[in-house]
Amino acid sequence: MRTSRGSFSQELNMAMLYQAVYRRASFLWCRLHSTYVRKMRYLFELKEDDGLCRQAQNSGTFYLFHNLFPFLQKVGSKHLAPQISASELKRILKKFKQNKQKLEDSVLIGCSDECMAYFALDLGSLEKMDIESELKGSFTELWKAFFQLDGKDASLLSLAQALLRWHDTHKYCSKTGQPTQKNLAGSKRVCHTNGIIYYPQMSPVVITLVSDGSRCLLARQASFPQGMYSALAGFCDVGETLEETVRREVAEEVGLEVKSMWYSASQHWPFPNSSLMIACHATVWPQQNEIRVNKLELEAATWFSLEEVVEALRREPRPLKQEDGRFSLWLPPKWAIAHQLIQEWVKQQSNMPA
Ligand SMILES: NC(=O)C1=CN([C@@H]2O[C@H](COP(=O)(O)OP(=O)(O)OC[C@H]3O[C@@H](n4cnc5c(N)ncnc54)[C@H](OP(=O)(O)O)[C@@H]3O)[C@@H](O)[C@H]2O)C=CC1
Ligand SMILES: [Mg+2]
Repeated sequence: MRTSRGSFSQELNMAMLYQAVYRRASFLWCRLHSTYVRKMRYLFELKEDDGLCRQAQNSGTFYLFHNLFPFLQKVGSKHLAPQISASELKRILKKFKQNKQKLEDSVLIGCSDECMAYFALDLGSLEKMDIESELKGSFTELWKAFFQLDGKDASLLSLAQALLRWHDTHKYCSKTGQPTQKNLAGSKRVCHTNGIIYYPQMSPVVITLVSDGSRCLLARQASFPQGMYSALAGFCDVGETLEETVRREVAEEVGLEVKSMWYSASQHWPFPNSSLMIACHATVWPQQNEIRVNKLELEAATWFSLEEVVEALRREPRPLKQEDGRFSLWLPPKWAIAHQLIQEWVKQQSNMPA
């Protein structure tokens, strides 16, 4: 009798525990979900309502650029992209005899969980060295900054640079030749002569990691830093599907025919303008795997073994000269989608039966 009452109370305790865990999980899920929804709704409103966006500019934070070079500060061995408050930015603008209206040239690039808006502003009209010494940091080429930043800063700066560049090169209507005007958030430009609305553009690009079953194919363009190799990439032509682009690019660049392919993930990429990188894996027939490099597109392309790739993943992403004068293989930084493709391939190979 005592035993059954004991097990009843144990069951009751377990049920209460499950309920508490379930309630806690639901609460956390709702909080997470509603934070995300609240942020997306807020950003949507800022893009639609110039008045609200103006208010946000006066209480938000700013990432600074100079002729599209992001501003970075070195903290220990790390590089950070500092967020400058609106009040600090106004002080700097005043010091360098700029109108505070300049804030309105900024573009909206996101917001915090508490709905504090993030903007990016290009101070190219000011003397670069003056701002660098005022803020104790330096304007650095984005490509170089990419290897020194963490993923969150890198993706915000990448979006910011792409938007700032687009506005800089779309100041006039391509139909009337009249100036276009940006909305406060910078999500579009309008030609008020004929009402045409221009939206920021991006080009779809496929990036493909080709495998012949046991090795993966990595390539380098002459413009890459010494020793760096990556997956094959190419712009989609008008009228093509992603699958057609993958097949064409692999054939064009390394002379191989794709046997099968599958999608992995996507990422915004700011070079050379603004691209949507669509990452795929592809296989080729093992008996037809002889690479014929298209020298107009690539400097080199080679099959790499699992061991070589695993070793390269352990190295710092930077040029490393060996004793024989050649450079060790190194790969794109962790947050680059090419790196993710390579990691996925390694995992997949490691899970294959020997
Ligand atoms: N994350 C990564 O590891 C890598 C990323 N990439 C990125 O992938 C993208 C494409 O790679 P890439 O190999 O250069 O592409 P492609 O193989 O398509 O070759 C580039 C050439 O294509 C032509 N082209 C066609 N459409 C466009 C367009 N919309 N914009 C610019 N050029 C175009 C240009 O030729 P022409 O000038 O003769 O007209 C250009 O020189 C780049 O943005 C590059 O930065 C590339 C490699 C690795
Ligand atoms: Mg290419």
